[in-house]
Amino acid sequence: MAQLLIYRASAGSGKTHTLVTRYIKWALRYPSAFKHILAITFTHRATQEMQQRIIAYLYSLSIGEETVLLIELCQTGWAKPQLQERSKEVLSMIVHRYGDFSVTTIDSFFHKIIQSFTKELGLKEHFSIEMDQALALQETVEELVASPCPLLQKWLVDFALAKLVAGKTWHVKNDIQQLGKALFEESFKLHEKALLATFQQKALLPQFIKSIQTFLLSFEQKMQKIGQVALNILQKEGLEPADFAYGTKGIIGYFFKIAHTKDFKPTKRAIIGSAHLEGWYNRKKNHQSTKITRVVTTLLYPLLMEAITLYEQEGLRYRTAAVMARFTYAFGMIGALLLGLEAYRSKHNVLFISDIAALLYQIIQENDTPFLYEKIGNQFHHFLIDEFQDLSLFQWINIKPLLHNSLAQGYTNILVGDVKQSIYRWRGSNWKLLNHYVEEEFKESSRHALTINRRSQETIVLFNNLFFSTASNQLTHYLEITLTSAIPSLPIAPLQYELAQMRRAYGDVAQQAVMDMPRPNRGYVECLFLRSNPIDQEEDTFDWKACAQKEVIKLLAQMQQEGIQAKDIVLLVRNNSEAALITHVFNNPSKDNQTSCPYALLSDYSHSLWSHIAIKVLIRSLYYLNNTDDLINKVAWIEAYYSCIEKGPVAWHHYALEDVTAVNPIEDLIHSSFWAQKDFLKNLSIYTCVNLLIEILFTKSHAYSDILSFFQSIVLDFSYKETASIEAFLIWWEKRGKNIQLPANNHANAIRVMTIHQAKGLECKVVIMPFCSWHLDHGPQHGPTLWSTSHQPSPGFPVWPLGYGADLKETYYANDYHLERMQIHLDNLNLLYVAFTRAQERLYVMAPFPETTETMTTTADLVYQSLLKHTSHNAQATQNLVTDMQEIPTGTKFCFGKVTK
Ligand SMILES: Nc1ncnc2c1ncn2[C@@H]1O[C@H](COP(=O)(O)OP(=O)(O)OP(=O)(O)O)[C@@H](O)[C@H]1O
Repeated sequence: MAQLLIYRASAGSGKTHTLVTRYIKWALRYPSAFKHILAITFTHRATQEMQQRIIAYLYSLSIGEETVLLIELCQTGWAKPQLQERSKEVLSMIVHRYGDFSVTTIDSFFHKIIQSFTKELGLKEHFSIEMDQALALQETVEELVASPCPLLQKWLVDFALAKLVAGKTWHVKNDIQQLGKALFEESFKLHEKALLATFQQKALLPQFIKSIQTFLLSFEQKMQKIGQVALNILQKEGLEPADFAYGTKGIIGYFFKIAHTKDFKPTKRAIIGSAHLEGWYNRKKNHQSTKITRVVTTLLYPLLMEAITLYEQEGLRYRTAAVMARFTYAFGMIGALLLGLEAYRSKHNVLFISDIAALLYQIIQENDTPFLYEKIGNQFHHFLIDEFQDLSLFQWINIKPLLHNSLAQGYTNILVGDVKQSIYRWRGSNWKLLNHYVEEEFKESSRHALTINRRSQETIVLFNNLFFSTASNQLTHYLEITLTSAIPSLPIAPLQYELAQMRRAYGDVAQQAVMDMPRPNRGYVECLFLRSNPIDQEEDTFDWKACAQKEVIKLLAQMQQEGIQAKDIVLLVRNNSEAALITHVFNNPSKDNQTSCPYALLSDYSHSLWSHIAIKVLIRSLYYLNNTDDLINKVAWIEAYYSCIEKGPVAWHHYALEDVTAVNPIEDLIHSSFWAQKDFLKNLSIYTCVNLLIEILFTKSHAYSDILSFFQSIVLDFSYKETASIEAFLIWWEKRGKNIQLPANNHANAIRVMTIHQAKGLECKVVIMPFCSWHLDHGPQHGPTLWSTSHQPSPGFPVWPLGYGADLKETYYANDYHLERMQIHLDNLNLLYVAFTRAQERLYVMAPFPETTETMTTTADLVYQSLLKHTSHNAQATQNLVTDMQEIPTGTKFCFGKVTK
């Protein structure tokens, strides 16, 4: 019976495993069944991981290895020899018809659709996909800055001035480029069409800006005038601020403020003064008290009431206009960029990579497109989607009809994901799809749980259960209490709904651990909060990251003594600059023995694809086919071929280089089938050519199947996006392909440094997070652009861009601010979740000791406050978790479980 199975389960519970085993079961039905299964992931890394798992499972079945899967399949009626035979057949079909092995990223899948239906979708012929959006943006910005258009020049000058006024550096090109990145995001693309129409009416924005400025100026003048009149009265009457309660800090101070600044918000004392006249007067005896009473009651009090009333009536509108005005010039630039990128697309006949999903979405919205889905539906029967929480709204709308179609034909589909691992919101991921929308859309779907964590040892599972249920409560509570400071007219219900969804997201966090581990092997977690050591504290500020670097080295020295292998250790960091910081310690060992690292380090992407010998053979062969006269290439080709395939040296190149016409031994050196098919090969598309080359050159050698299939996937990706000729591929290879890095080699015995994003989906015995402290909110300079539809300031502007910041709190855009604030806090909790759940046996976390427990600003605050709730200075057991809190010279350490040696 047709079914949509949804597995919403926590980390390490076997979601990918479930998809892979389901894939294998379907693929084994008949040898080419795999062609009808589409498995979708979100990153190339995840694609490779899944491809490798499928191939590894098939391989172990083909050699009859007694795995859980083999036993399970035998229980469903398979005989072992039959299973071995079939898995061999499937494996061989996959290798030889790699293009049909559809385990792909969602972006590649959409490319393929666009490429295959160019005509039907009304796209121009021979277009290509521009992957390097940053380069296109840079070119567009250059053109914009050089444009003589007066309106553009005005936007530029105003934009630069606005930056200067805000006290920011004046790098216009960089700033515009930064701004322009938003144009590739889905949150913008949702409104792109409407905005293009707005920008095409050239006078609309300048007129609107003028109206905002007129309003701002008129309000400011009215308020400043009240302030000035009050100050003039004081002067005329010979009174000083000190004659009134609290002097310049009292009500009189408010008049100073509104007369001289643009902060018109009534102060607390001004509000008290508006309700009680006593709030004006000094308690001390004053010989002018009669005069003061007269001035207050007849002159100043009415002025204060006028200012407060005006602010109550127009303040909200004023604050809103002020935040809008801050973005008007940027909005003008966005309009210019939008038109510039449009021109770039048509000049180069390209689509940007980020256009693909949006374009399909648009086509689906506007047209009845059954032809598209019928064709795809004929090819694919089953759809498997991994990491469903990473799906964006456009992607969802595009993929939904395929699922409906497949279900209608009686096929089963599977979606797996974990809302808590949603860390790609900045790329458009919408965790709410998995949280609730998918089940609302597919009423016939059935939800399945995977409750056992099969990755991590017991202590780690229990620690994460305890920590994340506490941390998610702490965080949502903190967000809730900080909501109360919002403006009274703020409709709070949508925000509370959002908080409820956040709580729901972590509602399923608790997992069971596998209990079959022998007692000592139950895992260990240590969180160290670093404090400056008063003995050697010479500097004013404590460099906790330097301290963490030293702690990491000490820890690694201990691990080496315990015999832990380097390949079993991962150093997890938040971003590339932290990766550089930790890598620096390895590359620059200190003279001080205490800080030199005992292990080798493998930066996650330290090997280029090009450095692999099998790739050299293929690329050199392609160069040869493209230009048979290139002598240097010939020599390099033969050398690579011999060292990779013939496994021996070849001593011919000297004379071949010097006198190529004398003898041409090349035909004797490379496999004869190559020569038989040389002319045929030359005329093939790049993808078919590479496949055939692999068949010809690597028949004897299976050792490279991983790297070859990785290369095939790259060529396949290229051929979806670009002209598929050998020459075009080689040009691309020189420019970009050469720099592609190989995924981390798990077999190399070296420690890996990875960002949390890179580590998603992976696992490792020991995980160390040296710098577990980053902001839970956006940094002051790094807030995103919010495309708000919640307040339409004027007809013609369906959406208005805003810079995220606390100044939105008291405007019509307060909800946009709070929603984004909640989301970014959740994103950061999710990042912690992904990081903490990668460890199989041990997890080490280092962070600075929080200065206060009053606020919750960083992940270090969150971790510390959550741990404090459950731990005391004496070792104790909380929910089967042995916990201990110790003061050590470098800081405070929380330990869970015991290290087993
Ligand atoms: N049924 C099972 N029997 C034995 N081992 C399993 C089973 N399911 C999963 N595993 C193992 O547990 C580990 C985690 O599995 P998997 O990667 O599929 O989990 P996941 O839910 O996809 O994790 P994450 O959400 O963190 O990416 C892997 O090492 C996998 O081989």
